[in-house]
Amino acid sequence: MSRKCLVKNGTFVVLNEEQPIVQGYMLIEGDTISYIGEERPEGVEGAETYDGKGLLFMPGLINSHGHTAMSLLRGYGDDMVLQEWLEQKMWPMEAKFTAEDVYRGTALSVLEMLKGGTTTFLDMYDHMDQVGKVVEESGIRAVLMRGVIGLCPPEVQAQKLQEAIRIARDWHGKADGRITTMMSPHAPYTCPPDYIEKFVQAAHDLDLPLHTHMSETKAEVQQNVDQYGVRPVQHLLNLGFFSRPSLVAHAVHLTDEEIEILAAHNVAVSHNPGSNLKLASGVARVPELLKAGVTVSLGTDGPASNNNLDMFEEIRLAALIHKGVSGDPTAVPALEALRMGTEYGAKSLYLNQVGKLAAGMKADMIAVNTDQAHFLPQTDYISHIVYSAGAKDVEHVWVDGKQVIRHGECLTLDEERIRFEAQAAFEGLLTR
Ligand SMILES: CSC[C@H]1O[C@@H](n2cnc3c(O)ncnc32)[C@H](O)[C@@H]1O
Ligand SMILES: [Zn+2]
Repeated sequence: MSRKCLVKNGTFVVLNEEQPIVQGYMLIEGDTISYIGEERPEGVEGAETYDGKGLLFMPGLINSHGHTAMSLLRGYGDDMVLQEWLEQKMWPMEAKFTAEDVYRGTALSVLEMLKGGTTTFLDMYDHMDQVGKVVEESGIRAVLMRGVIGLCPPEVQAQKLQEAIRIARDWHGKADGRITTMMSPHAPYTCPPDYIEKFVQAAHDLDLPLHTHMSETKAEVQQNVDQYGVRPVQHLLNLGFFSRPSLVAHAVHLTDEEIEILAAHNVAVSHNPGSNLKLASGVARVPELLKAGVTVSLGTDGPASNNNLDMFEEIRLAALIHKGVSGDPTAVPALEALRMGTEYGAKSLYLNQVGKLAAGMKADMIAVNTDQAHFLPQTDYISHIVYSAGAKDVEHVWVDGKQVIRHGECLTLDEERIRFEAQAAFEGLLTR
């Protein structure tokens, strides 16, 4: 029989349009929420009871795009545009990364994410076996993929593709089902068309979604036009990319027609406002994407272009910058921004049992401490979460019904060791 846990006196963010917040009770049976409502549920004799007074229970936050081990490069290469940052700073350092570096950088990021209320993250990177190991050990949920840059000889391309296929096969369903996988060519400007087609074929064969960077900068769009005669959206459409369930990161520079193409093919977009601002890439047309019916979720991108993994910050940026750019204060309202960081995150990662607190959903949940000055007055908690809260407000975190953060402390990872080993890894990179 599965363990029952009853939360009483709780305030629950359920994200329904008519009633986004419910006060009362929540019952968790094993890894699943079985009840949320104002009335005490039946059949809870013998359940472990938890007093939720002073806590706001929300769905765990979902980070739909990133490169987790890049925490080792945080602060290494600030204030540059994307292409120079990649070519002069990131790629030379990443070429020196060992599997152990990726393990250490990922552990540092997962620790930061869990403590800040992120319960699911997407990772596109190399040495994915190490990332899988951290996911298993930490208890977090993840969507993993070997990101592939195809600017290399054909035999190396073939080997990288095989590696991406192996990772996708080996890790799908691992960590008690908390890991799923995708196939991921890095970008149209780093992967030749015939190579992208091979990823599309592999995704068909494995029945997996595809993920890539797309239309992040103006320069990238122009390069695509110069090289292939079409903009990136049409290019990926021509290569069959959108014939698979797909998620594209950034999508900053889009025309009206391109937005229509993404909507018509159910392509989800991971909006990364912090990274786009820092790299001066521009501001994505999120209100237009949402209006066209595109699923828009939120990502931090790597911690070297953000420079933290605080999803509350991305939610706030998403709610603020589109108002500023459009001059319309109703652009991306608070509830919509919160949905982008939760419900739409799950949808864009093709996960159907997380992203919402509701009966039948997995208990991936966070509790925010509202007994603090910046949560008063007790009026509109959706507004306070979006416009006032931050990672430091997260008190408890559960993934799959298991508590992983208690009173801000990680129960599954050794924080001191992780911090020490990450610093040592960075120093090692500088001397290699
Ligand atoms: C092949 S693994 C992933 C690859 O992506 C690089 N990267 C990090 N941030 C961005 C970004 O904003 N746009 C494009 N590529 C990015 C990272 O350095 C890795 O090499
Ligand atoms: Zn990225």
